[in-house]
Amino acid sequence: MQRSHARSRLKNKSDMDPPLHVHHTQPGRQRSSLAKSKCKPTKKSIILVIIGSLAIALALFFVCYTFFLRNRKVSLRYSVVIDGGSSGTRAHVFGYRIESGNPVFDFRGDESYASMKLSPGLSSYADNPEGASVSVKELVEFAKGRVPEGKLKESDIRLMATAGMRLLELSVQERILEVARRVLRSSGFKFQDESASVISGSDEGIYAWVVANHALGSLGGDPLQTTGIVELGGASTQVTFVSSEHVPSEFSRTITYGNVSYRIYSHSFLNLGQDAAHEKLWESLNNLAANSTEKGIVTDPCTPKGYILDKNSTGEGIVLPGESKFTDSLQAAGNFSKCRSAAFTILQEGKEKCPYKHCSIGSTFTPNLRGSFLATENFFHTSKFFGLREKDWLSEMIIAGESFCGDDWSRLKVKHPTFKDESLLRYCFSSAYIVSMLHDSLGVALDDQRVEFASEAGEKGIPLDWALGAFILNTATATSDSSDPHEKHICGQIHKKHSSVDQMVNQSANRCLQINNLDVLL
Ligand SMILES: Nc1nc2c(ncn2[C@@H]2O[C@H](COP(=O)(O)OP(=O)(O)OP(=O)(O)O)[C@@H](O)[C@H]2O)c(=O)[nH]1
Ligand SMILES: [Ca+2]
Repeated sequence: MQRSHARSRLKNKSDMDPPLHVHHTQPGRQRSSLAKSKCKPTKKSIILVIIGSLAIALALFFVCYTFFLRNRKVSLRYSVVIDGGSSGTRAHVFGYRIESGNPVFDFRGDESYASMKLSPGLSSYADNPEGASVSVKELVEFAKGRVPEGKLKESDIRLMATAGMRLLELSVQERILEVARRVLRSSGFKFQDESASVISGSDEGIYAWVVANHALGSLGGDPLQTTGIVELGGASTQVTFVSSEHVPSEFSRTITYGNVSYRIYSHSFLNLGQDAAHEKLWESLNNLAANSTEKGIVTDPCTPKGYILDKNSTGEGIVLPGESKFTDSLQAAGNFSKCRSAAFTILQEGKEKCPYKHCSIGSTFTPNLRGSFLATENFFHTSKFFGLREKDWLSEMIIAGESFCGDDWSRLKVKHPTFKDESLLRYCFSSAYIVSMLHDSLGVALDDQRVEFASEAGEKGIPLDWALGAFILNTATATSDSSDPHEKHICGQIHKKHSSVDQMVNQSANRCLQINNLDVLL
């Protein structure tokens, strides 16, 4: 009644204030007609009441949701992995829960996963190791912003550097790592010095393999049904898969998941990442040009014709890695098939020293690729740039590369106005290098549907970043250490020969890598 009374009061202004003069009608009648007019809800009052109720409901929802989120964040554990790559340094912040002794990950949602990338990579500070502290500090601040204050000291942080750093002398690596350790020690996170290291290429490959098969749900299943990874990074390329051939022990790793053992071929081709290989090509062309007779013109088949490095320009002039690459006797003359054979020469360097029954790249053994593969990083970036479809992408890469390499630089600049020169300049070489690596060297058929380019996997699109694999293994290992003794966990060893391993793999190799049945909240 009250409400209708309120409604009626709001409907008509004159109803709201008692009239100064009283109408002489029977009081009862007057009351009933007054009561009647006051009970009739006005449209405006209905709307106001609805808005008011919605506002209250929203406020209640917001309070509960914030409380839920806070609770959820508080119940989460956190771990941070800093990936020290050659072209950039990235911080990955993971939130996870422990349920009946098992880590439960969910790589979606802000509180479960966040990352930040800074350029250049740590290896760029070779001449000024102290400079590395700036990006590490910035990444630490980013990570601290994702972890509740009270959780910092129980949340571990590790820095794992890859090929860019592997290419530096050990003493230079150590100086840069020491700068990073100093920052990490005072970060507030749980950190010990050995958690900042340069990981081996095969570790990097294994981590990528773990996150891919984790995302695809093939961990724990038939080894021959797992998916291999071929990753074209900046300074290195990784090939990691379960081979049915015999694998020499220096390339062999064993991971046990549940009661399944995976014997994995994992190798990282150092200096054969895309940027490093392109740099190698430019060096060899420069040397040719420098030694050519004065009239001899050396041509670069991997740079579209018409590209001229204007030595006098400021700003726009592209200073390619190292000193300027184009002298008068070296000219850009883009030609895909010549670029492809130049790339093949780089990939086959050292083949004559192959000590195995066969070497697909250089003097390194690689079993014949079998099963499905995900081709990541530059395989993905370049396929996206050319707009290739999943199906027959490798044969389409040839067509796209022929058109791009054979085009004129000025036309390409018009076609791709948003691209910086130094990025656009890489796609001719990249297309040729990809075909030469996968098809000419590793023997992938041009129409092989088993090799797909990707940057994520699984229904929920988990990023194919080896750092996630490192987190999964590290958390599985740490959890099984602290889980209850009755819990079933199978020990696995990672066999490691002939190369340094990072601390975590060492520990697991010695003490067993315990990977439980990780429940993944996908
Ligand atoms: N075309 C293109 N290339 C990209 C993009 N982002 C990264 N890259 C290239 O992809 C490669 C990055 O692969 P990563 O594995 O991250 O390389 P990295 O970690 O910096 O180097 P590594 O130490 O060899 O692992 C580098 O060659 C980058 O130049 C992009 O958006 N477009
Ligand atoms: Ca990388």
